[in-house]
Amino acid sequence: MRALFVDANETLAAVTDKLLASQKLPVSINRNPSIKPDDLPGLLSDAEIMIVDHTAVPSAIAEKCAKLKHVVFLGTGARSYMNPEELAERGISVHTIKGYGDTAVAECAIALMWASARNFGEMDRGMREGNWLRRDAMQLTGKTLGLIGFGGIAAEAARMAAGCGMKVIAWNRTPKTHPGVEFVSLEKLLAESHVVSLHLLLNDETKGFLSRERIAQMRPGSILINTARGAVVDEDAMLDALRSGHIGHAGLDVFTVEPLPAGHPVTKLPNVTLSAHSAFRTPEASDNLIGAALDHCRRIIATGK
Ligand SMILES: O=C(O)CC[C@@H](O)C(=O)O
Repeated sequence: MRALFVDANETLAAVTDKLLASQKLPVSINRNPSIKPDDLPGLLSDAEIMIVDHTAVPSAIAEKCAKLKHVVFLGTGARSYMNPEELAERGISVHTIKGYGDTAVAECAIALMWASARNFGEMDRGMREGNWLRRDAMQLTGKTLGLIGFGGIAAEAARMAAGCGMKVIAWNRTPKTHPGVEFVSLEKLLAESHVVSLHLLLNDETKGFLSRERIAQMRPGSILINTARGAVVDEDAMLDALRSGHIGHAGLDVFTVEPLPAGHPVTKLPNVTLSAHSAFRTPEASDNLIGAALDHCRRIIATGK
């Protein structure tokens, strides 16, 4: 059985090299960073396992790559890149990796929250153009952070925000408890939070979850943070709310279409802080991610599952 890592960004390829040096696994790395879905059949002609970063994996690949049985997605949210159910119908299992970057993603959410509260992006851009833009800030100590979806990332964000003197409330689809976090209804969370941070996996139920109606229920002038998936928000409604000031500022790491197209309306707004889907990109998270991916390969090779 052979595994091919088909979409190797330099950092992840280097971590894979390092880990493979200490263990015997039939994993090879294709170092072409700009693979298109059409290139996959040629690359995967004799591989049974594909390890893939963010290349789109079409369901029709099953017909063209006869040996392929497993896709190991280097991340938690594979759905932006492939349809696991359709691949399963064609005999290909999709394996995702959970929990590898909870701290890294939570740190990004908290960093975007502070950058948003302080308008750092706008002042930075202004000063580079020679403008001395002084901006008022939202003081966060004593304010309320509302976490929508409460898994490992939200738990880490809660720990960090509590350490910064914030009150932390949360809503989760299924009931939960967590020390120092008050679980509330979605309506209460939207109405009371000075900062709303999204921590939902993208699926049929969560697509467009932060709808126009729910955005209207948010506290006027509040901050929205999204390090989850762009499509969990109604992007047009978010842009309208940012233009009117109903959402005071948004800190966004993820977008409905990635890479974010040049000239996208969100890039024209002063009250957004943008980062390029990089929340998970720390050495610690990369080590965890590749370590877990290789564990998946080892298990598949040993058990076929
Ligand atoms: O590589 C990606 O784009 C996804 C990584 C991250 O968002 C995840 O789902 O774990």
